[in-house]
Amino acid sequence: MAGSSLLKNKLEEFKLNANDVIHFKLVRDENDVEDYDKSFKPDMTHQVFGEQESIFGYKDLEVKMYYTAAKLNTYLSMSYIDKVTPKRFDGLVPDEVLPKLAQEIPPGYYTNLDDFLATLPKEVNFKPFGEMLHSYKVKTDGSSRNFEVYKTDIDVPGFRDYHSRLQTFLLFFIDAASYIDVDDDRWNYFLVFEKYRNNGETMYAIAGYMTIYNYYAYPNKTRPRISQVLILPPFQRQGHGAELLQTFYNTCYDRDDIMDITVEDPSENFQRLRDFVDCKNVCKLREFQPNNIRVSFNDAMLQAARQKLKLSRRQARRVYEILRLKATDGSNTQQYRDYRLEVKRRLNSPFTKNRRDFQKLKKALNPQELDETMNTTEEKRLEYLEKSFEEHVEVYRQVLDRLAASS
Ligand SMILES: CC(=O)SCCNC(=O)CCNC(=O)[C@H](O)C(C)(C)COP(=O)(O)OP(=O)(O)OC[C@H]1O[C@@H](n2cnc3c(N)ncnc32)[C@H](O)[C@@H]1OP(=O)(O)O
Repeated sequence: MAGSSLLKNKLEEFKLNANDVIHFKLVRDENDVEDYDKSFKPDMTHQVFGEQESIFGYKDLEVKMYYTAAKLNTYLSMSYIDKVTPKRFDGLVPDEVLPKLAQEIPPGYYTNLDDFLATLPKEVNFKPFGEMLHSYKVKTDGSSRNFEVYKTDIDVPGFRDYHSRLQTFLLFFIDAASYIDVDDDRWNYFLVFEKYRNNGETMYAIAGYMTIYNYYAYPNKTRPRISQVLILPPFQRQGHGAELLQTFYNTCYDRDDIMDITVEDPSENFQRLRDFVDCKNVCKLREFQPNNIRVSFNDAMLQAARQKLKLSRRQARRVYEILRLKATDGSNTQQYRDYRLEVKRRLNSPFTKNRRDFQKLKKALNPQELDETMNTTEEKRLEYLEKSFEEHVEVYRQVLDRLAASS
């Protein structure tokens, strides 16, 4: 007994969280390899190491996944100070690590650091793919840095291979992300690069990207859907997401064939970003001016948001709720009550179908049973509406804070 719990304790030392042991780097020069501050960790690893996101069998494991900053040449290796062996640990074997990662990255990666570093001098030859649509500056730590957004298709020479290396990041930063079928020509790609000078040369380093799928909409329209958006961790929270999204929007405004723009499974962070960008654009429309917005959401608002900015009905309505909150005087009881009612009316709409279902229940249940069912559900419904309203307002206020800070 004592022996087995001793073994159990010992085994615990060899159980690691995969999210803690993987170190990514975007390497610009040799010094970056030794610079711990340059590394960043995955947000998730469940697609590679399973639901528990754990790796068993090693002590002080460090997995290195380094990419050159321009071409994304890849280096994969691992080190540890001890590992379980069947002889010492009752027949147990350590988990596979590198083979699991290698399955996800395209062939041609390096396992020898010197070979990987030897590719760095060629980074200077790298030029972004496709057409440059937008350039902007960002100030970080007092210095001004230059960024450019490019739009490309898979057929641009070299991009297919480049994309196969770039998309490897998705598994570690977007929940349930999967690799896309690049042979489908309905995909567009928007990439953000930092443009910088090194030893007198112009260099580029990848900062993030976005994929768009152009759905067909009957009879002759297109409905672009934003599918995957990733700003790499060293570049997050600097405004690149907003620049990238706006650059894509700008390509859509003049296109009569575009019905509206949708987003596939937006994460909370992305939805907030989208709300911010959409509010910034929508608040320039006459229909959404503070004096016009303190009424119910109406068709004129929807049409303006849809025709001029290609917003979907759902997103136009959401942006209206955010901007109406802005225009509502919170200390005016009547104004805030009207606002609350307007939002709750929208939140209540899924229940209207349920109410019809209760008409059917009426026939099936005796009066007492019906009463109990109706009351519980009604109470729950009101509780849900209040909670949901408060949650929405909390997020809306975050968007309004960013809007205020940006103006
Ligand atoms: C459809 C989908 O793909 S959903 C999945 C989206 N992707 C992911 O979740 C992957 C991991 N995350 C990411 O890739 C990115 O974080 C994204 C895409 C969600 C956002 O991109 P970012 O470039 O970080 O966006 P951006 O910088 O414009 O805004 C993000 C936040 O930084 C803040 N911010 C922007 N600039 C600055 C600045 N200079 N200083 C301080 N904060 C700033 C914004 O206010 C915003 O704050 P909030 O999140 O509290 O509202």
